[in-house]
Amino acid sequence: MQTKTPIRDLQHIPAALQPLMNALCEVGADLSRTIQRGPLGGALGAEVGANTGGDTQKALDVMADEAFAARLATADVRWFASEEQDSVVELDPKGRFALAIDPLDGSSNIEVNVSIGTIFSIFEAKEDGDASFLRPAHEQLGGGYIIYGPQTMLVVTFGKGTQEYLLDPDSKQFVLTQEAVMVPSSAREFAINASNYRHWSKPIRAYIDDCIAGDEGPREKNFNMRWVASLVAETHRIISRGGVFLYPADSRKGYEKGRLRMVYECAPIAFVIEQAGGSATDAQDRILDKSATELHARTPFVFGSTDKVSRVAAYHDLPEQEVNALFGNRGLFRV
Ligand SMILES: O=P(O)(O)OC[C@H]1O[C@](O)(COP(=O)(O)O)[C@@H](O)[C@@H]1O
Ligand SMILES: [Mg+2]
Ligand SMILES: [Mg+2]
Repeated sequence: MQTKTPIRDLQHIPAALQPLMNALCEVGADLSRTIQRGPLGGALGAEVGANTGGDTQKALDVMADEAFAARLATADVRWFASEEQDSVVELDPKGRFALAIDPLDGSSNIEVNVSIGTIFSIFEAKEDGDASFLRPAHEQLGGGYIIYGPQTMLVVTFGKGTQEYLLDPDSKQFVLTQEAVMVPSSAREFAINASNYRHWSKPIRAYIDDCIAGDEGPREKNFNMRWVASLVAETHRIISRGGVFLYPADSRKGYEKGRLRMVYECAPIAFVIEQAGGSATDAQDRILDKSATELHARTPFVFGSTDKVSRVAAYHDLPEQEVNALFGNRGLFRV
Protein backbone atom coordinates (compact mmCIF):
# COMPACT_ATOMS: atom_id res chain seq x y z
CA MET A 1 0.00 0.00 0.00
CA GLN A 2 1.30 3.46 -0.90
CA THR A 3 1.87 5.76 2.10
CA LYS A 4 0.02 9.07 2.07
CA THR A 5 2.18 12.16 1.52
CA PRO A 6 1.30 15.35 3.44
CA ILE A 7 0.66 17.04 0.06
CA ARG A 8 -1.67 15.00 -2.13
CA ASP A 9 -1.15 16.81 -5.45
CA LEU A 10 2.54 17.21 -6.15
CA GLN A 11 2.52 18.05 -9.88
CA HIS A 12 3.38 21.77 -9.50
CA ILE A 13 6.22 21.15 -7.06
CA PRO A 14 9.70 20.58 -8.55
CA ALA A 15 10.76 16.99 -7.78
CA ALA A 16 13.87 18.05 -5.84
CA LEU A 17 11.75 20.19 -3.53
CA GLN A 18 9.03 17.64 -2.80
CA PRO A 19 10.70 16.17 0.34
CA LEU A 20 11.16 19.68 1.74
CA MET A 21 7.59 20.75 0.92
CA ASN A 22 6.15 17.54 2.35
CA ALA A 23 8.16 18.10 5.54
CA LEU A 24 6.91 21.71 5.84
CA CYS A 25 3.32 20.59 5.33
CA GLU A 26 3.61 17.72 7.79
CA VAL A 27 4.62 20.17 10.51
CA GLY A 28 2.02 22.68 9.24
CA ALA A 29 -0.76 20.08 9.62
CA ASP A 30 0.41 19.25 13.17
CA LEU A 31 0.55 22.95 14.06
CA SER A 32 -2.90 23.48 12.62
CA ARG A 33 -4.25 20.87 15.02
CA THR A 34 -2.34 22.34 17.98
CA ILE A 35 -3.78 25.78 17.14
CA GLN A 36 -7.31 24.39 16.83
CA ARG A 37 -7.04 22.77 20.27
CA GLY A 38 -5.93 26.14 21.66
CA PRO A 39 -5.85 26.21 25.47
CA LEU A 40 -6.70 22.48 25.62
CA GLY A 41 -3.07 21.90 24.58
CA GLY A 42 -1.55 24.39 27.06
CA ALA A 43 -0.98 28.15 27.17
CA LEU A 44 0.09 28.69 23.54
CA GLY A 45 0.16 32.47 23.94
CA ALA A 46 2.23 32.51 27.14
CA GLU A 47 5.27 34.80 26.94
CA VAL A 48 8.45 32.76 27.22
CA GLY A 49 11.25 35.13 26.16
CA ALA A 50 12.38 37.56 23.44
CA ASN A 51 14.03 37.02 20.05
CA THR A 52 16.94 38.88 18.42
CA GLY A 53 14.60 41.51 17.05
CA GLY A 54 13.41 42.28 20.57
CA ASP A 55 9.93 40.81 19.89
CA THR A 56 8.31 38.85 22.68
CA GLN A 57 8.41 35.10 22.03
CA LYS A 58 5.28 33.17 22.84
CA ALA A 59 5.14 29.46 23.62
CA LEU A 60 3.73 28.72 20.15
CA ASP A 61 6.53 30.72 18.42
CA VAL A 62 9.14 28.51 20.09
CA MET A 63 7.17 25.29 19.64
CA ALA A 64 6.74 25.98 15.90
CA ASP A 65 10.40 26.90 15.44
CA GLU A 66 11.59 23.69 17.11
CA ALA A 67 9.15 21.51 15.18
CA PHE A 68 10.19 22.92 11.78
CA ALA A 69 13.93 22.71 12.57
CA ALA A 70 13.63 19.09 13.75
CA ARG A 71 11.61 17.91 10.76
CA LEU A 72 13.56 19.82 8.10
CA ALA A 73 16.83 18.23 9.24
CA THR A 74 15.91 15.20 7.15
CA ALA A 75 14.43 17.09 4.19
CA ASP A 76 17.54 18.10 2.18
CA VAL A 77 17.89 21.42 4.06
CA ARG A 78 21.45 22.51 4.78
CA TRP A 79 20.86 26.01 6.18
CA PHE A 80 17.94 26.98 8.42
CA ALA A 81 17.30 30.66 9.20
CA SER A 82 14.46 31.49 11.55
CA GLU A 83 12.93 34.62 13.04
CA GLU A 84 13.29 32.91 16.39
CA GLN A 85 17.03 32.16 16.17
CA ASP A 86 19.92 34.64 16.29
CA SER A 87 21.88 33.16 13.41
CA VAL A 88 21.77 30.61 10.60
CA VAL A 89 21.85 26.95 11.74
CA GLU A 90 23.34 24.09 9.73
CA LEU A 91 20.84 21.22 9.75
CA ASP A 92 22.36 18.78 7.25
CA PRO A 93 25.84 19.44 5.75
CA LYS A 94 24.79 17.41 2.69
CA GLY A 95 21.50 19.28 2.21
CA ARG A 96 20.96 21.06 -1.11
CA PHE A 97 18.68 23.89 0.09
CA ALA A 98 18.59 26.88 2.41
CA LEU A 99 15.27 27.64 4.08
CA ALA A 100 14.28 30.84 5.88
CA ILE A 101 11.18 30.81 8.03
CA ASP A 102 8.87 32.89 10.16
CA PRO A 103 7.57 29.83 12.05
CA LEU A 104 4.61 31.67 13.51
CA ASP A 105 3.49 34.94 11.95
CA GLY A 106 0.93 37.14 13.70
CA SER A 107 1.87 36.09 17.23
CA SER A 108 -0.26 38.85 18.75
CA ASN A 109 -3.32 36.98 17.48
CA ILE A 110 -2.62 33.59 19.11
CA GLU A 111 -4.89 34.10 22.09
CA VAL A 112 -7.67 35.88 20.21
CA ASN A 113 -8.54 33.09 17.77
CA VAL A 114 -7.66 35.10 14.66
CA SER A 115 -5.77 33.70 11.62
CA ILE A 116 -2.02 33.24 12.00
CA GLY A 117 0.53 31.58 9.72
CA THR A 118 3.97 30.31 8.76
CA ILE A 119 6.02 32.05 6.03
CA PHE A 120 8.96 30.38 4.24
CA SER A 121 11.54 31.14 1.56
CA ILE A 122 13.76 28.61 -0.24
CA PHE A 123 17.15 29.16 -1.91
CA GLU A 124 19.80 26.85 -3.26
CA ALA A 125 22.34 26.46 -0.42
CA LYS A 126 25.77 28.08 -0.82
CA GLU A 127 28.87 27.04 1.10
CA ASP A 128 28.32 29.91 3.51
CA GLY A 129 25.15 30.01 5.61
CA ASP A 130 24.61 33.79 5.65
CA ALA A 131 25.47 34.15 1.96
CA SER A 132 22.72 31.63 1.18
CA PHE A 133 20.13 34.19 2.34
CA LEU A 134 21.77 37.62 1.84
CA ARG A 135 21.29 37.67 -1.93
CA PRO A 136 18.75 39.14 -4.39
CA ALA A 137 15.26 37.97 -3.47
CA HIS A 138 14.56 37.05 -7.12
CA GLU A 139 16.99 34.13 -6.65
CA GLN A 140 14.41 32.35 -4.46
CA LEU A 141 13.53 28.88 -5.77
CA GLY A 142 10.27 28.93 -3.86
CA GLY A 143 8.34 30.97 -1.35
CA GLY A 144 4.99 30.86 0.35
CA TYR A 145 2.93 30.60 3.49
CA ILE A 146 0.62 28.33 5.42
CA ILE A 147 -2.41 30.10 6.89
CA TYR A 148 -4.05 28.66 10.01
CA GLY A 149 -7.52 30.17 9.81
CA PRO A 150 -11.04 28.78 9.57
CA GLN A 151 -9.34 26.68 6.89
CA THR A 152 -5.67 25.76 6.83
CA MET A 153 -4.14 26.50 3.43
CA LEU A 154 -0.78 26.47 1.69
CA VAL A 155 -0.11 29.21 -0.88
CA VAL A 156 3.18 28.77 -2.71
CA THR A 157 5.15 29.61 -5.82
CA PHE A 158 8.13 28.00 -7.49
CA GLY A 159 8.28 30.70 -10.17
CA LYS A 160 5.56 29.26 -12.39
CA GLY A 161 2.46 30.95 -11.05
CA THR A 162 1.07 30.74 -7.53
CA GLN A 163 -0.77 27.64 -6.34
CA GLU A 164 -3.19 27.19 -3.45
CA TYR A 165 -3.79 23.99 -1.43
CA LEU A 166 -6.38 23.28 1.27
CA LEU A 167 -5.71 20.98 4.21
CA ASP A 168 -8.52 18.43 4.11
CA PRO A 169 -9.32 17.68 7.77
CA ASP A 170 -10.62 14.23 6.79
CA SER A 171 -7.65 12.91 4.78
CA LYS A 172 -5.15 15.24 6.56
CA GLN A 173 -3.58 15.99 3.18
CA PHE A 174 -3.05 19.32 1.41
CA VAL A 175 -5.20 19.17 -1.72
CA LEU A 176 -4.64 21.48 -4.74
CA THR A 177 -7.55 23.96 -4.99
CA GLN A 178 -6.15 26.61 -7.39
CA GLU A 179 -3.44 26.13 -10.02
CA ALA A 180 -3.04 29.81 -10.91
CA VAL A 181 -4.04 32.24 -8.20
CA MET A 182 -4.47 35.82 -9.48
CA VAL A 183 -4.69 38.96 -7.34
CA PRO A 184 -7.97 40.68 -8.36
CA SER A 185 -7.45 44.30 -9.40
CA SER A 186 -10.88 45.62 -8.54
CA ALA A 187 -10.88 45.99 -4.72
CA ARG A 188 -10.98 49.46 -3.21
CA GLU A 189 -9.39 48.36 0.04
CA PHE A 190 -6.23 49.33 1.90
CA ALA A 191 -4.56 47.78 4.95
CA ILE A 192 -2.31 49.81 7.23
CA ASN A 193 -1.89 50.26 10.97
CA ALA A 194 -3.43 53.75 11.04
CA SER A 195 -2.49 54.31 14.68
CA ASN A 196 0.98 55.19 13.35
CA TYR A 197 -0.35 58.02 11.14
CA ARG A 198 1.57 60.74 12.97
CA HIS A 199 4.87 58.88 12.45
CA TRP A 200 4.54 58.36 8.68
CA SER A 201 6.34 60.23 5.90
CA LYS A 202 4.43 62.85 3.92
CA PRO A 203 3.91 60.70 0.79
CA ILE A 204 2.37 57.86 2.84
CA ARG A 205 0.14 60.28 4.72
CA ALA A 206 -0.93 61.90 1.45
CA TYR A 207 -1.77 58.51 -0.11
CA ILE A 208 -3.88 57.45 2.89
CA ASP A 209 -5.47 60.93 3.25
CA ASP A 210 -6.66 60.65 -0.35
CA CYS A 211 -8.11 57.17 0.23
CA ILE A 212 -9.93 58.36 3.33
CA ALA A 213 -11.23 61.47 1.55
CA GLY A 214 -13.17 59.04 -0.63
CA ASP A 215 -15.52 60.48 -3.22
CA GLU A 216 -14.90 63.98 -1.87
CA GLY A 217 -11.14 63.77 -2.55
CA PRO A 218 -8.91 63.55 -5.62
CA ARG A 219 -9.57 59.82 -6.04
CA GLU A 220 -13.32 60.52 -6.33
CA LYS A 221 -14.29 57.13 -4.93
CA ASN A 222 -14.71 55.52 -1.52
CA PHE A 223 -12.28 53.04 0.04
CA ASN A 224 -12.57 50.46 2.80
CA MET A 225 -9.87 49.73 5.39
CA ARG A 226 -8.69 46.51 7.08
CA TRP A 227 -5.94 45.68 9.62
CA VAL A 228 -5.67 42.15 11.02
CA ALA A 229 -2.07 42.46 12.32
CA SER A 230 -1.24 39.07 10.77
CA LEU A 231 0.78 39.52 7.58
CA VAL A 232 -0.30 36.09 6.39
CA ALA A 233 -3.99 36.90 6.88
CA GLU A 234 -3.64 40.25 5.06
CA THR A 235 -1.81 38.50 2.21
CA HIS A 236 -4.49 35.87 1.92
CA ARG A 237 -7.25 38.47 1.80
CA ILE A 238 -5.40 40.43 -0.90
CA ILE A 239 -4.76 37.26 -2.92
CA SER A 240 -8.45 36.42 -2.63
CA ARG A 241 -10.07 39.79 -3.27
CA GLY A 242 -7.40 42.40 -4.04
CA GLY A 243 -6.37 45.65 -2.36
CA VAL A 244 -3.10 47.00 -1.03
CA PHE A 245 -1.06 46.45 2.16
CA LEU A 246 1.37 48.98 3.61
CA TYR A 247 3.82 48.68 6.48
CA PRO A 248 5.93 51.75 5.73
CA ALA A 249 9.02 53.13 7.43
CA ASP A 250 8.12 55.61 10.14
CA SER A 251 9.78 57.96 12.57
CA ARG A 252 9.54 55.74 15.67
CA LYS A 253 12.82 54.45 17.02
CA GLY A 254 13.49 51.03 15.48
CA TYR A 255 10.94 51.58 12.66
CA GLU A 256 13.24 53.53 10.33
CA LYS A 257 12.84 50.61 7.90
CA GLY A 258 9.36 49.60 8.97
CA ARG A 259 8.67 46.48 10.99
CA LEU A 260 8.68 43.50 8.66
CA ARG A 261 11.71 41.34 7.92
CA MET A 262 13.12 41.05 4.43
CA VAL A 263 14.39 37.45 4.42
CA TYR A 264 11.51 35.43 5.91
CA GLU A 265 8.52 37.77 5.60
CA CYS A 266 8.74 40.23 2.70
CA ALA A 267 10.81 38.29 0.13
CA PRO A 268 8.56 35.17 0.05
CA ILE A 269 5.32 37.19 0.18
CA ALA A 270 6.63 39.38 -2.68
CA PHE A 271 7.39 36.25 -4.73
CA VAL A 272 3.90 34.81 -4.17
CA ILE A 273 2.24 38.16 -4.99
CA GLU A 274 4.24 38.80 -8.18
CA GLN A 275 3.58 35.28 -9.42
CA ALA A 276 -0.11 35.99 -8.83
CA GLY A 277 0.05 39.10 -11.06
CA GLY A 278 0.45 41.68 -8.27
CA SER A 279 3.38 43.86 -7.20
CA ALA A 280 5.54 44.28 -4.11
CA THR A 281 7.87 47.17 -3.25
CA ASP A 282 9.57 48.91 -0.34
CA ALA A 283 7.14 51.77 -1.20
CA GLN A 284 9.25 52.69 -4.24
CA ASP A 285 11.52 49.88 -5.45
CA ARG A 286 10.77 46.24 -6.26
CA ILE A 287 11.41 43.93 -3.29
CA LEU A 288 12.57 41.02 -5.49
CA ASP A 289 15.47 43.16 -6.78
CA LYS A 290 16.74 43.81 -3.27
CA SER A 291 19.08 41.82 -0.98
CA ALA A 292 18.94 41.80 2.79
CA THR A 293 22.06 43.21 4.44
CA GLU A 294 21.68 40.99 7.50
CA LEU A 295 19.51 38.04 8.45
CA HIS A 296 16.96 39.96 10.51
CA ALA A 297 17.01 43.16 8.41
CA ARG A 298 13.72 45.02 8.11
CA THR A 299 12.26 46.72 5.04
CA PRO A 300 9.28 48.96 4.39
CA PHE A 301 6.71 46.82 2.56
CA VAL A 302 3.89 47.65 0.15
CA PHE A 303 2.17 44.96 -1.89
CA GLY A 304 -1.08 44.07 -3.63
CA SER A 305 -2.81 44.97 -6.87
CA THR A 306 -0.25 46.46 -9.26
CA ASP A 307 -2.12 49.71 -9.95
CA LYS A 308 -2.33 50.49 -6.24
CA VAL A 309 1.29 49.62 -5.48
CA SER A 310 2.41 51.83 -8.41
CA ARG A 311 0.26 54.67 -7.12
CA VAL A 312 1.93 54.52 -3.69
CA ALA A 313 5.32 54.81 -5.45
CA ALA A 314 4.04 57.72 -7.55
CA TYR A 315 3.15 59.69 -4.38
CA HIS A 316 6.86 59.56 -3.53
CA ASP A 317 7.65 61.37 -6.80
CA LEU A 318 5.16 64.21 -6.23
CA PRO A 319 6.57 67.72 -5.97
CA GLU A 320 6.79 68.89 -2.33
CA GLN A 321 3.93 71.40 -2.68
CA GLU A 322 1.58 68.67 -3.98
CA VAL A 323 2.40 66.32 -1.09
CA ASN A 324 1.88 69.14 1.38
CA ALA A 325 -1.42 70.27 -0.15
CA LEU A 326 -4.58 69.33 1.65
CA PHE A 327 -6.27 66.54 -0.25
CA GLY A 328 -8.89 68.95 -1.61
CA ASN A 329 -6.15 70.89 -3.40
CA ARG A 330 -4.00 67.97 -4.59
CA GLY A 331 -4.47 68.16 -8.32
CA LEU A 332 -2.20 65.57 -9.89
CA PHE A 333 -4.17 62.52 -8.85
CA ARG A 334 -7.63 63.68 -9.77
CA VAL A 335 -9.18 60.90 -11.79
O1 LIG B 1 1.36 45.33 15.60
P1 LIG B 1 1.71 46.00 14.31
O2 LIG B 1 2.77 47.07 14.42
O3 LIG B 1 0.48 46.50 13.60
O4 LIG B 1 2.40 44.88 13.39
C1 LIG B 1 1.69 43.85 12.81
C2 LIG B 1 2.63 43.03 12.00
O5 LIG B 1 3.52 42.35 12.86
C3 LIG B 1 3.54 40.97 12.58
O6 LIG B 1 2.72 40.30 13.52
C4 LIG B 1 4.99 40.53 12.70
O7 LIG B 1 5.13 39.15 12.62
P2 LIG B 1 5.45 38.19 13.89
O8 LIG B 1 4.17 37.93 14.61
O9 LIG B 1 6.01 37.01 13.18
O10 LIG B 1 6.48 38.92 14.74
C5 LIG B 1 2.92 40.83 11.19
O11 LIG B 1 2.26 39.62 10.98
C6 LIG B 1 1.94 41.98 11.15
O12 LIG B 1 1.75 42.47 9.84
MG1 LIG C 1 5.91 37.64 11.13
MG1 LIG D 1 6.84 35.22 13.83
